[in-house]
Amino acid sequence: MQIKVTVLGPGVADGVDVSIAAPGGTQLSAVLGSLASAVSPGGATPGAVFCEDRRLDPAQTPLGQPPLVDGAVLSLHRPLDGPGAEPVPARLLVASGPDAGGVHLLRGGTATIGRSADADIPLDDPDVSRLHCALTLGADGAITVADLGSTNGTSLDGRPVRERPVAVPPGGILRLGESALRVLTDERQPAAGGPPPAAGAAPSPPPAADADGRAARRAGWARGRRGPVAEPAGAPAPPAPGAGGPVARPSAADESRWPDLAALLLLAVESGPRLWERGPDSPDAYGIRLGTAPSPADGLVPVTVSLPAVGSLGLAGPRERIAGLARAVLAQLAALQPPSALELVVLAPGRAAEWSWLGWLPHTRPARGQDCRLLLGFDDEQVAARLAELAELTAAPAGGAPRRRSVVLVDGPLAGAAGQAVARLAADGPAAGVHLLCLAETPPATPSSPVASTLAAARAAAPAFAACGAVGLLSGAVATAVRLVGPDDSPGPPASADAVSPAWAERFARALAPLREERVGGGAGPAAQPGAPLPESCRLLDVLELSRVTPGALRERWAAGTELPLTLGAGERGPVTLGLAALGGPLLVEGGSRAGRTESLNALAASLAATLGPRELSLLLVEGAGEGLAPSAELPQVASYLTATDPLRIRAFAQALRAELKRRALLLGGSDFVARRLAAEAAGAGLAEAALAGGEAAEGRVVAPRSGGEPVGWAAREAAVPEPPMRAEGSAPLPWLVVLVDDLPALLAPPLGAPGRQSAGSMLRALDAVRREGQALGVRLVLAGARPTVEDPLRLASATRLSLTGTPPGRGELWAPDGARTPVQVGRITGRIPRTATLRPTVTRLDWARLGDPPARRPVRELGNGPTDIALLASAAARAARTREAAPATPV
Ligand SMILES: Nc1ncnc2c1ncn2[C@@H]1O[C@H](COP(=O)(O)OP(=O)(O)OP(=O)(O)O)[C@@H](O)[C@H]1O
Repeated sequence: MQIKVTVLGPGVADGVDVSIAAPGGTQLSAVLGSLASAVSPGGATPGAVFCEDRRLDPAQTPLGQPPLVDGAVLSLHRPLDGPGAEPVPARLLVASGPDAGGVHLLRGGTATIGRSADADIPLDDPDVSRLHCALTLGADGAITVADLGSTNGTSLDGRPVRERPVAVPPGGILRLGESALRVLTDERQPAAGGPPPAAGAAPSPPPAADADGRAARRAGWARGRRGPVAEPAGAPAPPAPGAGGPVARPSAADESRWPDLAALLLLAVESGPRLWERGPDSPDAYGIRLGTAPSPADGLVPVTVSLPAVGSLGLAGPRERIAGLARAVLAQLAALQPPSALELVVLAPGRAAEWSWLGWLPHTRPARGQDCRLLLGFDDEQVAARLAELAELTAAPAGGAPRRRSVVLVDGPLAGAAGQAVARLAADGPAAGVHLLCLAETPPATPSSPVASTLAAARAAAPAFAACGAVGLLSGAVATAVRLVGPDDSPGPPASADAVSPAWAERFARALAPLREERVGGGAGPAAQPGAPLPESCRLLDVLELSRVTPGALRERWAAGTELPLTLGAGERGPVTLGLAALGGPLLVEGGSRAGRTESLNALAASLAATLGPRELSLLLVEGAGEGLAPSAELPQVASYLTATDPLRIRAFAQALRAELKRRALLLGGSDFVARRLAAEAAGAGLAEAALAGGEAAEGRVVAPRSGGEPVGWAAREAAVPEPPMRAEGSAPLPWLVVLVDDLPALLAPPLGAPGRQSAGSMLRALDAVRREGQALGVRLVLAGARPTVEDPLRLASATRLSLTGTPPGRGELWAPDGARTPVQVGRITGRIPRTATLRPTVTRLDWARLGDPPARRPVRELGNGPTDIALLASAAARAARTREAAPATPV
């Protein structure tokens, strides 16, 4: 479990971003001291901890679960401003303009709006007066607006507003300066535990204005589950952007298709239904709204551009303003496209402070195995690494339209090889789904700097600009308007540019940070399941969430275990499991020498033993060569452990296995093991009882001792070999039975002179009988070896298989018979792992500038002494089995 959170302490205005790594289920109390010293070295463990305005009980708040998830803000000294629990009758959304995106709660009374920090609702718009207008929410719920003598005036739905208050209808649009504000009356109560966000509440005191633009951290915000309400309903769907050329001209109907930034913030905070709505096939996928144009009806008419149509997009203008516009563009992309359809890459050397907020977004996590913690390039090496990763996409473009596109922010002078690589990307990228968002610092386009010369300045400042199919050019004296320039260099009419503040962007990105994509329904391929890169190695007990394996923990699991799921190890999106009960045939573990086949079998045995106790599960371990499974033989579920050293013992085993199949068939009397088990469970009886009711007599017949006579010669020696047990000690009459065979080829085709040669045939027949009959009898087969090429007596060519590559050991893919593949790093179970390395939760201060580096690879150092993990598990399981026997029987 690993999360990134921010911690605030006394005198730490901005807070400290930290990464916390800990075994699953660890409580906040385990890291509280480390969090306190991360905020102020030597600081005492705090007495109280808050997440937003909520006080946490550190002993009862698990890390990695709400509210302690990615992006959370913790305060170690006082509660943060929260939106409160009272109903909010109305909200004011800043729908468009240079300080767009704000969501302000109106609770009653009068709130002033203006450029001044003293305004109740501050608006960073140069064309807005210091105190521009005032909104009043009356006790009866009516809202009025009055101008406060502003320089540029206020209008409501196109009509000028003067000093005399006028009524604001629901959905009414206020215009002041370049900004458009929408009032939403909202009678609904805030959702339990998740009231709407407060960017600033009026007239209750807004959060302190923040000179460095990080108010979001202090303001805090909540996560609820209400849908956004900012779009007018019933607008007909207009044609896709670019349908009439790459750069769409505004049309009034577009408004509902292009949610404004305030609506997007609500979407992110409340995980609204439109979040990540645009898959790769959506007509509006990768479309961007740059601003809004005036319309005759004074609605907000979006000016949009489609990245697939234009290839790459350039933004040119004064630094502050293009940064705000670029933030708005990136936020829109991240809100509407899921991470499975979009990766965001940052190439901005020296600008970590400005763009690190993007690191909270799930879209900047490497999902293609890139060697970094986040897809950020803040120095030359990181930029080179990101460019090399992107070049892989253009070198081998997938056929057809890309299912996942990359949007690459290019901000800053990229010289030399990096500059050339960016130029190549600008040219070749779009066809492979790589689109640049290029920023160039220029003066705004004004009469003194006409469009043509501003464009020329941009192309000189950022060479990749020339390859951009569209350019958003900021214009006007204060650069708050945008003109969309198409490939023919002809500019569209000026529109109000949408821009958001750094604080807004950070708040937005944090809201998305804990979200993970559900599998997108239907035909979404594996690309719909991006995730973290696989670890170099992992500890099975950690993956099983059994870091502290105790008899009590095992008894609890055994009592709950009804299926036969097998946890193999870590995947890109959490543990990889396999339902052995549903498995139609054998599971083949294949791979080259030293790939980790034996370890995988041990891991499977351990995983089974952690799920079902010896009463419900018996394991048979068979070695074709060597003794690699010996560590698992200590598990109390193991009924027999066979090494291929004595042909007589091998034959006896094969016979016993076939006899066991017969015994099971008789006991089950033709019914299916799983069905019988389910029926027994439903009837409240254990399978032991249910099975015996129908098969007691059969039981007696089948397991009767072999009849005597006086054996001679070979037969005498054979009779002297005791029949190996097929059920673990303390087993029910019909437990699950799993046969795990290592080095299968050595067992079935032993080399000349090998002891198993005489008995290979009987073993093959026994295993084949399990393959054919075991499914209905509750017997499963797991075999390790190479995938057969010519002879395939056990029909393994079509088996479910765990295919190990061996680099690193234990790395592989799980192949379902239908061809679906799941990458996995098989958990290590026979190692001696220092408890400190895996068990002690760690808190590390985040340095955003370094998250684009390859992750530090600390080799997992194993202790030279001390018990192995499998030994720990076996001893806990043996104790659990003993203490469980003493307890009343649980239904099997
Ligand atoms: N899942 C894993 N995680 C970490 N290390 C592993 C893992 N699996 C195997 N290893 C390492 O690789 C070595 C070889 O593994 P193992 O003996 O399981 O391979 P194998 O495929 O059975 O090899 P062979 O049959 O050729 O002897 C182990 O000693 C161990 O150090």
